[in-house]
Amino acid sequence: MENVIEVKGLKKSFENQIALADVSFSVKKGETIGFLGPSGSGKTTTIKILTAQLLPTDGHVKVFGQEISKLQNPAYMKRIGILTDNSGLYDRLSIYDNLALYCDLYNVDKVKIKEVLQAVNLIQDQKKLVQKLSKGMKQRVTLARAILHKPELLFLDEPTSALDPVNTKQIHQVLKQLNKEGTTIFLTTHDMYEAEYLCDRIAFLDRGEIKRLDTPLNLRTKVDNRTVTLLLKDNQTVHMDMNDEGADKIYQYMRNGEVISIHSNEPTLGDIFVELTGRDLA
Ligand SMILES: Nc1ncnc2c1ncn2[C@@H]1O[C@H](COP(=O)(O)OP(=O)(O)OP(=O)(O)O)[C@@H](O)[C@H]1O
Repeated sequence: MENVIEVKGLKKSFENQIALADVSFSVKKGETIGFLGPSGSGKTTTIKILTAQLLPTDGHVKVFGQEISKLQNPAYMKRIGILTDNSGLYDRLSIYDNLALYCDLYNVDKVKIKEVLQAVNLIQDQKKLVQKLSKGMKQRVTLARAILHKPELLFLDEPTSALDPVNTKQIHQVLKQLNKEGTTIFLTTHDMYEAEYLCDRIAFLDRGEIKRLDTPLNLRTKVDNRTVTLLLKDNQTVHMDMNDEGADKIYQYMRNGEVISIHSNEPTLGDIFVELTGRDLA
């Protein structure tokens, strides 16, 4: 399948600070890929380079088969949607008028506004001025704007960082649906649940380097620290490693009829991140 994003040997430095050391990856059409990493690992820098807001120090970056410099071309901008922290919304305009302005810019029928406002749960608030909105509401307006023109490729920098659990769930469903309809998604997050729920593949980013890039399932199964917890009839709980020795013990407990339940403790993506990098995701 065709690659929508191709990155080879990407480096970015800010004076003495190396933000991206040597990053290579590609994203196929229709994929949702996530960059998961703690604060300062280089997630925003990656997204800013991919959306032509920052120039790389070195390396090759192609989007839709074209060098990144072409992304500044309006024809390419129409093919992508961007949600970043710097929202670019007009504070003195209402939610509706902000979106209407984008409809004019992107040649989109204004009937689409109602549809996207419903998707991000803001239909009741459409007349409110942006300057009066909470951080979470602004984040949802920015998402509405990013998907208004139904882009082929959506860049999301921590899309739910300011949202409560109810709105987070709703936005996750919106993103799943968009992806189902063919939108390729590149997102950054430090939320392992978000990464696991949304992404086909996840890159573990640490200090400007991809430490591992794989499907959530492979990331989990390649780490060998699973344990099992047994609840026994005398209400005792026993933890053991999932290895030959553990299996022998489980067998003994079962033979003696002592076992009420067996619970397998899968490592979370956060556990695996710590194991690979020695650092926490937070
Ligand atoms: N404009 C800049 N000038 C100097 N250093 C910068 C600049 N932008 C980013 N950096 C540095 O580059 C590194 C990566 O930053 P980046 O914002 O990409 O991290 P991040 O993973 O997105 O973090 P967060 O989760 O906090 O947003 C950090 O050390 C940061 O201080």
